[in-house]
Amino acid sequence: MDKQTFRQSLLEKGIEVSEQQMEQFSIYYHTLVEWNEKMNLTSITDEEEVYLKHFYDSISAAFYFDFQKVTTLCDVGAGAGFPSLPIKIIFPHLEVTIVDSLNKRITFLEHLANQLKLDKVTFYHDRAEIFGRNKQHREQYDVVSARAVARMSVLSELCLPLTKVGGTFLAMKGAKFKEEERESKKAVQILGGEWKDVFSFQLPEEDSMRYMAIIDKMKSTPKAYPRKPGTPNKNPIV
Ligand SMILES: C[S@@+](CC[C@H](N)C(=O)[O-])C[C@H]1O[C@@H](n2cnc3c(N)ncnc32)[C@H](O)[C@@H]1O
Repeated sequence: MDKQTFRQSLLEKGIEVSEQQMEQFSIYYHTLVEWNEKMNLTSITDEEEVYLKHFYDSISAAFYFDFQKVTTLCDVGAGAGFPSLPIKIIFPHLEVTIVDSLNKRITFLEHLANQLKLDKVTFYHDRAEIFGRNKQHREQYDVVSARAVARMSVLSELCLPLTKVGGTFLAMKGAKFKEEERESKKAVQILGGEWKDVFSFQLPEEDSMRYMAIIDKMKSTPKAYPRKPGTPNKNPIV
């Protein structure tokens, strides 16, 4: 997807991207590929692919969820900043928190945020299992997002403890989602969530299906969750 198609396709979805925001995406792209030579941030480096599979795909969350109505967003396992930083560029009012267990990615994100002149962004090097037990973060966020981090039952245990009651957990998933959805019903319910919607879509120029699951946080997460690092993955709630 070239830059003009990126801008035009978002406009068709009701999202206007200013010159200044276009410049931020350009800086994001160049910083990503420059740092990717020193550390493993992404396997996608072709400019048109980055605009489609990282920038446009991240922003596609806003086709199904109104970010204007919320203030705080926590992105679990954001890696090189996806999906939260493209969303932050489009919705600058958001207060974005990223937690990732890989410190070198946090170093990259701090540098990137400076380059992009982003305010109200905070990065933590931590495991989501520990972060979700920390009183300063537990059940504090209007929205918790994650893309390509873990299968749905595991992801629910990482994300729902951080979501405030009345808030929303947004899971951006790939082609295997339908299977994951079935085996995560119990986890979502135990952790205090309730399925609201699942949207399926394809990126322009792409065949494979993408899914966006929207889960409402209805009740407080029981104190036992999240369990210690690694346990959600080894022994998922099923
Ligand atoms: C495959 S990458 C996806 C990155 C990004 N969300 C994207 O869509 O491009 C998964 C990221 O999740 C992080 N991660 C995995 N398990 C985690 C955990 N338990 N707590 C925090 N971060 C985690 C990894 O360090 C990695 O950066």
